[in-house]
Amino acid sequence: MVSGGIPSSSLTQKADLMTAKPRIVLSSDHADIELRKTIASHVADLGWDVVDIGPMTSESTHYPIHGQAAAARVASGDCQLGILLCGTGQGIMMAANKVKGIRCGVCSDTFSARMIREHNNANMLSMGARVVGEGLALDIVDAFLNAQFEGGRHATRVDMIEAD
Ligand SMILES: O=C(CO)[C@H](O)[C@H](O)[C@H](O)COP(=O)(O)O
Repeated sequence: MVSGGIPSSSLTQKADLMTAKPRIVLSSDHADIELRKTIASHVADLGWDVVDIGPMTSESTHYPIHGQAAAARVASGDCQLGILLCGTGQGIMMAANKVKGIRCGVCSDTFSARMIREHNNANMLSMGARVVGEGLALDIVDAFLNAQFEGGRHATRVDMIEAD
């Protein structure tokens, strides 16, 4: 069917885009899959479409696999943001930052979580599951998600990071 010269299928696609939730990818290593599930539930309650790519068991695994898989989802544009966990948050952050277009910071305080978005336009947050407790982790997630990139002088600097 055509409405005003626009096929109805196009109108449906446009409506889908307008109502689509922002999408966020979550991953971790074995350090704490329960904290990841708690964060997933919290972020879903905030209105995000959560893509939890696991792992789903606590069997020992290798954080580069999971960090880079999640980073690929963000770099491709499939997900707008990502949240990672490993024991310290450091190794999985390093792996994610190997993917072009990813700016991932490790945070164990809410100020840094806000600033990595406002100043560094971070598109991924990493946390140490063996560093932060559940309450602080959720506050850090909130600070990260509620902040917005300020642009201006910070865009010049982020562009310098992104330059080949
Ligand atoms: O913190 C990590 C990497 O930065 C990992 O999550 C691991 O916890 C850490 O390397 C320790 O490894 P383990 O096999 O859990 O002892």
